[in-house]
Amino acid sequence: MISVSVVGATGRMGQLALELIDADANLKLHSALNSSSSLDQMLGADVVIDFTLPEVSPTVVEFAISSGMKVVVGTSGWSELKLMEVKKLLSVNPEAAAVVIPNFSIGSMLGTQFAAMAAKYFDQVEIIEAHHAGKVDSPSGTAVRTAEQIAHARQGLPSRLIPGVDQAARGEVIAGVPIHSVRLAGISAKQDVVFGASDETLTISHNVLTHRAYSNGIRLALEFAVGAKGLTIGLDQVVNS
Ligand SMILES: NC(=O)C1=CN([C@@H]2O[C@H](COP(=O)(O)OP(=O)(O)OC[C@H]3O[C@@H](n4cnc5c(N)ncnc54)[C@H](OP(=O)(O)O)[C@@H]3O)[C@@H](O)[C@H]2O)C=CC1
Ligand SMILES: O=C(O)C1=N[C@H](C(=O)O)C[C@H](O)C1
Repeated sequence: MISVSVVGATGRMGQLALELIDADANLKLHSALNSSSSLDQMLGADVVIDFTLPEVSPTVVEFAISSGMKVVVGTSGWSELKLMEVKKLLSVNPEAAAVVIPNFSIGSMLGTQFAAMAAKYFDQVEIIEAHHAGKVDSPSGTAVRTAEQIAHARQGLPSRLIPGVDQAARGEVIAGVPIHSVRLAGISAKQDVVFGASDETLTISHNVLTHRAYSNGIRLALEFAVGAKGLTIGLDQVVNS
């Protein structure tokens, strides 16, 4: 049985993690931490899962890795640049592991993969992501990851992405891709990746209706993390292992 420490346990995603652990015979709760907990409370768990805030997550991850633990990171805000630091820390803590999952939904994982496939054939692309009004960060971690994967897919191609323009309403440009963020009551999480060419457009659209869409991915990542080594990024790496 895998013992799990949930950091951010009082939040929306932390509560979902607690429910999943409770319902799964292969998982048991080691500890549930919130903003008034000491991080020491995670020590001794087989796996830590972090669902906190982008400004809190680096401290949680650093503590877990320095303590030789396996940590699943669900919190947003982890760009490729920040993950380089995690990689360095893991190199001096070889018994630890970090499994960073920008989005636990299978549909989102596929949407990002499809976008990377399409990116080879289009040099104009914009991302429009929409989330619930309580989301504190923008752009979403998923949109950042999608933009980075699009940029990777286009490496070595003769034409560059048509650059975004420096106007606030045209979105924030990440890895060459403009991202537009909407925050509204009534939405859970939605992302459209829109590719343009001279006579056609292609939209890859994914819609999370409730946060239960993340359940299967969370279970898979917890099971994967127990035997993980080093840094793993993305649910695709977990499901293909
Ligand atoms: N990867 C994925 O698929 C998904 C990722 N997310 C991401 O997960 C993160 C959490 O989202 P959500 O659950 O909606 O957020 P909530 O605001 O509902 O929850 C935040 C949690 O973080 C805790 N927290 C705040 N500060 C600290 C601290 N210093 N130490 C420990 N815990 C702290 C809060 O505790 P307290 O109650 O004490 O304030 C609370 O439990 C976000 O970054 C979001 O983008 C969300 C959905 C899916
Ligand atoms: O806050 C959310 O809700 C979500 N956050 C993650 C992100 O920033 O991409 C994952 C998903 O989009 C839901």
